[in-house]
Amino acid sequence: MNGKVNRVVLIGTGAVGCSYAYSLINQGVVEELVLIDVNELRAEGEAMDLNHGLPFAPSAMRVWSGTYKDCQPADLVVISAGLAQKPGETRLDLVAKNTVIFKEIVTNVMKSGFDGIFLVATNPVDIMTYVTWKTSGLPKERVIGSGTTLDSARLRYMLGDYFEIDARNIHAYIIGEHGDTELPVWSHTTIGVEKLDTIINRNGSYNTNDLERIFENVRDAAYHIIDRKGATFYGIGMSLVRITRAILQNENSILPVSVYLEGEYGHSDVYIGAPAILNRNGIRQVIEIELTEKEKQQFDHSVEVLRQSMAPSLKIL
Ligand SMILES: NC(=O)C1=CN([C@@H]2O[C@H](COP(=O)(O)OP(=O)(O)OC[C@H]3O[C@@H](n4cnc5c(N)ncnc54)[C@H](O)[C@@H]3O)[C@@H](O)[C@H]2O)C=CC1
Ligand SMILES: CC(=O)C(=O)O
Repeated sequence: MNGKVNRVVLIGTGAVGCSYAYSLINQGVVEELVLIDVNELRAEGEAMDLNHGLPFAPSAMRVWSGTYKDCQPADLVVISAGLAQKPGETRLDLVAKNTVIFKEIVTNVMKSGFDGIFLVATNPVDIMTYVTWKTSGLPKERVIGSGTTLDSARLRYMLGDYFEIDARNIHAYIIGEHGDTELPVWSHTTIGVEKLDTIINRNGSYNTNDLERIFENVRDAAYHIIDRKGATFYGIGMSLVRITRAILQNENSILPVSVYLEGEYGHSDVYIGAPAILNRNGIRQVIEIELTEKEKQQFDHSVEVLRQSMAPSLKIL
């Protein structure tokens, strides 16, 4: 340790923000957590409630409800503010309203003199990350979206259940839009040390139809959960903590986050989910996986849908 205190500012203390804050406290990842919300009383109440759990946390921490001035020395600003999907809505339906909210939030953060890393969760996350990058003027390496980290966790969980193997031994990635056009990279999926294909070909009780059904459940998981309980928040809360740890603890971990492409996968000027190496400087490198022809077509389609959906944001920016 270099003695520096890590500060995270969380903007948006709704269901996602508070699930993140709660996981962060329980995993002892940072020393300071500042909560900001347009509903100041809510942020204040959440800080009070979280503080009362600190005697049971794994390490010491300060939590308070603050203002944009608190962003100046922050290492990481996490944004989960804005509108969420209602039943029947897609993530892309939120684009115009959340762009307006983001312009205001990111401008306020930058006015403080902030010079750290942004991590965005608000949907549509790939487009909101682009809006954050454009509005902040920070290098692309320091503006990151949660991307398909949650979707990949869902895939690992469901494959673990299917193969009866610990999800932590499942190495599987969803890439593309965090949304309806995302895709599984089956060609690079491994269960422990074996390729997925090898296991399917050897054992007649597994088959590719089941894999397709598993992927559909991953892709549609948000709809399934929103239909039942109105929102999703625990999975994304823990995903955001995983990304926070990779960054602040300088892990050089590989996670499928939303990254700015500059030629990788044959595309430019778009944020989209792809595996990247994350460390204290943000994105160290976007990893360009060799995709099959089908996967490449699906990825290109995902980029195209994101580009079309960005139009309302580009008008506002
Ligand atoms: N990236 C991912 O994988 C996931 C993303 N999400 C997204 O996260 C976002 C938040 O979802 P929830 O927490 O469920 O919503 P929520 O409605 O519970 O919380 C949103 C919070 O943002 C605050 N807010 C609104 N405008 C603001 C502003 N200008 N400044 C500061 N705070 C402001 C609200 O007061 C509220 O507390 C949604 O866009 C949702 O779709 C949700 C789950 C997964
Ligand atoms: C809401 C959302 O984006 C998710 O749960 O994947």
